[in-house]
Amino acid sequence: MIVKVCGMREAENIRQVEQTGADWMGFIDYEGSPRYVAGVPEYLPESVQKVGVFVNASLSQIRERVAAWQLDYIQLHGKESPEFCREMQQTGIRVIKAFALRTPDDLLTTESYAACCDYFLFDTPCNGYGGSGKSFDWEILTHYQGETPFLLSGGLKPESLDALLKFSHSRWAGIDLNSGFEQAPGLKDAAALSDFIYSFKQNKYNL
Ligand SMILES: O=C(O)c1ccccc1N[C@@H]1O[C@H](COP(=O)(O)O)[C@@H](O)[C@H]1O
Repeated sequence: MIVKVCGMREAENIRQVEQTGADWMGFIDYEGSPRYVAGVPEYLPESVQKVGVFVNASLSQIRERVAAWQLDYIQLHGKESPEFCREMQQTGIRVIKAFALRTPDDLLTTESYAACCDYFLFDTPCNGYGGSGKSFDWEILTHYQGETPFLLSGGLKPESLDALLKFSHSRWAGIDLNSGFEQAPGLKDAAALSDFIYSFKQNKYNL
């Protein structure tokens, strides 16, 4: 199971969260987000995969950041087309496409992305593009029959542990933790993350 912690900004907090058992760390390159991080922090993690989060960014903006931050993945939360995802993949970067799910029919959109994404991320619909702190009805995911593995996202917090331990799906690959583990926007509670990630991995898969 992959555990991604998203919305990181500050060097010291990045160092702390790197020690929590997280596998991936996300950095938001979207100016509309309270977690937007403009320049490269003084410290970038070495033992986790780095994910850049974008909303309708241009190919050149993404390419620049991938190179400057040595990103391993890009996570796309806007109206990026399958062709755009394919073009990004062809540059050698791995692609995570986010989908907001209100009803099972929203899963139909994923079909045209299957061949050009490495992961999907299923999130809660909101007025913005993500980071709502709200969860969605996971029952919708019983209708997901695609092959592409997915991360479960949207409002996950310490109290979500029991529900996550009960959840199951053959394509479920991981979880994305964000505003539910913050002391302030972009500042994560490393102790809460350590406890949660330990319990999740121990109880769920004994990893
Ligand atoms: O966190 C943000 O501000 C954000 C802004 C724009 C796009 C994505 C964003 N975050 C992603 O949203 C989901 C859910 O976050 P939350 O748990 O509901 O706070 C997560 O994948 C973040 O990567």
